[in-house]
Amino acid sequence: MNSVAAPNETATPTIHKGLAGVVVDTTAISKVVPETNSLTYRGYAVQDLAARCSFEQVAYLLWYGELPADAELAAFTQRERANRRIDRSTAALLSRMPETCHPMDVVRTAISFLGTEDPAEDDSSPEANLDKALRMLAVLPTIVAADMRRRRGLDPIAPHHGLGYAENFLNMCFGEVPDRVIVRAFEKSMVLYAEHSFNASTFAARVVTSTQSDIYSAVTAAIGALKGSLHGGANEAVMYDMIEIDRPERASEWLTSKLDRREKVMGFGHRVYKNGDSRVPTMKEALTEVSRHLGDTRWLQIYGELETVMVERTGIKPNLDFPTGPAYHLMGFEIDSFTPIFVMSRITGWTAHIIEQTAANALIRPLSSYDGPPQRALSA
Ligand SMILES: CC(=O)SCCNC(=O)CCNC(=O)[C@H](O)C(C)(C)COP(=O)(O)OP(=O)(O)OC[C@H]1O[C@@H](n2cnc3c(N)ncnc32)[C@H](O)[C@@H]1OP(=O)(O)O
Ligand SMILES: O=C([O-])CC(=O)C(=O)O
Repeated sequence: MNSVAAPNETATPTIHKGLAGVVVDTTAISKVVPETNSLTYRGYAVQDLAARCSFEQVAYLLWYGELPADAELAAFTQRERANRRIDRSTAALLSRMPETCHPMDVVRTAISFLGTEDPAEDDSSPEANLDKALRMLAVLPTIVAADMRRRRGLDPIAPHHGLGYAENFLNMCFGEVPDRVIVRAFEKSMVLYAEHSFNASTFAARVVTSTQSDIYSAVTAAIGALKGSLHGGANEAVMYDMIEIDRPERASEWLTSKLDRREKVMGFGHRVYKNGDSRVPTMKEALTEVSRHLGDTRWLQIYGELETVMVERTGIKPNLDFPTGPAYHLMGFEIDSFTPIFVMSRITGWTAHIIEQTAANALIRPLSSYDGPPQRALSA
């Protein structure tokens, strides 16, 4: 049995603010190596996966630990396609959500609602959780696209069972499958966003799972954590900033005054990578391809200016949200749908972690160091 020293009120404990640098558990899902700027999913470099695999293959890899053989992939994609439709009660729920709320609130509520409809909600066996994870993966694009179109005053487009994951989503958003360059760039972003060890939203999912709660509750918590602008919400913030900057020649002055005011610049910096995010080169290349394909390099130029000045002034480099924001904007997505799109991808990593946490669970419950008033008596 492990012996744990009782917390001693008089000793001064070391505080790990934000849990920075604290290793809380093992994982076999992904490995982030800041020293070499590398990231692997189940041992495969993320750049190779983005270049050569579909998002469906990567989802399978994260969940089952190996890339699928042809027959396994065929069965997996068939199940994914069969689960894309939303039922009437979910459609009714979506239509009742206020259009003034953020689309992340819609996604968060929809996942929570799916839990209420699942009679086996509390079955956390690996088989049941893999089933639920696949259903969430399949239905999320339909929810995100329907909400996007509703806000444009348009009817939803039903999922197309003959199309792959990325093509189907783009078709549900825009009523057509865009050119191959756009589809591939989008799919690369899905692969790059899929998993990133114990980031804040994944950790939130693991905390909820550690209490023996259900997978929908854990994913709902994760969505809440991803929404914040220090995490997934940064991809939206980046684009709002770029639109405010408007022209490449204004970028340097904008950034300088932001830094002079000691404000954070969204899309830069990372808790783990201190010398650049392993995923940025692949996504920057995808952004470049989309910009050239569409003949619109304005955002790419603003990107270049901001990156140069930021690195000169602070040494801080872009994270994945920096190229993804303008790439999604060029693809035609509304800015407030960028983080919901991140959810569509990260559902794979979250659920892989929920299954891993369940398999070797320990309640996650750290200590705190009390710094309030000393014990005192109630007045008579
Ligand atoms: C997919 C993702 O979730 S990637 C992350 C997306 N988030 C963002 O892009 C938001 C902007 N970035 C940040 O706020 C931070 O870099 C974080 C939250 C991502 C990581 O932060 P931490 O590891 O906690 O580092 P911390 O915030 O303490 O920064 C260390 C120093 O660098 C500075 N710094 C870090 N990031 C930035 C930034 N984006 N802009 C300006 N300064 C920054 C901090 O001000 C701090 O300076 P100080 O020591 O003088 O106070
Ligand atoms: O790892 C992190 O802290 C944030 C991040 O990049 C991610 O979740 O993709």
